[in-house]
Amino acid sequence: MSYVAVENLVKKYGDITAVDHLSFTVSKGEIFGLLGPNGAGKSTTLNIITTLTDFDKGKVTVDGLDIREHKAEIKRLIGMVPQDIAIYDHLNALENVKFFASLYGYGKSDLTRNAMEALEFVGLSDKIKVKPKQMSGGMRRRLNIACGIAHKPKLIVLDEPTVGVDAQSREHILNSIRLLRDRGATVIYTSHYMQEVEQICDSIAIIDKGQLIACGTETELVSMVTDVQTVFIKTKIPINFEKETFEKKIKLMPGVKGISEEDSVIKLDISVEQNNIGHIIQEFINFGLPIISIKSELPSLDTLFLTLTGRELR
Ligand SMILES: Nc1ncnc2c1ncn2[C@@H]1O[C@H](COP(=O)(O)OP(=O)(O)OP(=O)(O)O)[C@@H](O)[C@H]1O
Repeated sequence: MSYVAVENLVKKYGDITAVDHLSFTVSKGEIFGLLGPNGAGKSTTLNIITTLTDFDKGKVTVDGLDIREHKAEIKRLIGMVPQDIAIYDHLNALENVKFFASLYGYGKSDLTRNAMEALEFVGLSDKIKVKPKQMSGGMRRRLNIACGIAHKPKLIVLDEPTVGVDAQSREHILNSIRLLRDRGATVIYTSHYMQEVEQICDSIAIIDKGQLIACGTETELVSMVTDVQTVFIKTKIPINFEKETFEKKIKLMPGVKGISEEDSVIKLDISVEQNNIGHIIQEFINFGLPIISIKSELPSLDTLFLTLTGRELR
């Protein structure tokens, strides 16, 4: 079921078309990644969905509501975590989160409870009295996220939430985003870090110059540039191994395009769409081949971007 629907969206700034007939849908309960280089139109699209920016043409609905007609209701459904950190330096962490949550009309007791929960969620529950100036960049980013989620929004929109953070905060942020999804929220997330998008997004839209280049799950996107992935399975060949029978059996399995063996590493070419790896592994076990390691080589989204646009992503 689609929770957010963007249809033929156009936004111009003078001569610049920041969003150019963009259409995509976000399913309820998924992490949706909006991926594109600098200036692709990601922030503009998010600002439109969150009703912060008006647009020239098209239609956007959130939870079935037209955002132009139901601005106030939609604002309550959404938690926005902006790219530029929006927190007050003179307020401590708890006061900051309470302030932002109060904008959504929480009563005093709910407010403190929800603010504490949000701070705990981002790993800052021991920093409630600390002011942003005494925090690291990563902690400030996490506080920024807490401010956007304390009112328990159904749709959480994060604009490049990991820019300039250390590896530990980055992992914390990514895990938090997954947890928000697992608790039932729908998440839209922008990035120009390919690896992050691959890591956490259920579906991905690649945009460039305000236009949709491709949209789908990672597998769907990858299958646009190739229909074969290579899997290397390291094993230990037993003395009585019936290699010919094994290879014949594997070759007959749906989706298998090729098999070869070298130095106890079995190389399989398998269909991206018809990924049969579970059954293949079962055959390894049936033939007494232990699985020591599995490595899969799939073209990266960097390659995909390059193939589709003729340009490097960054
Ligand atoms: N307020 C504005 N006034 C004029 N031009 C703007 C404004 N906001 C964005 N733009 C232009 O619109 C285009 C899309 O910008 P946008 O910030 O949406 O891209 P982005 O994909 O979010 O980029 P980044 O990754 O750098 O944040 C760019 O050409 C940008 O210069």
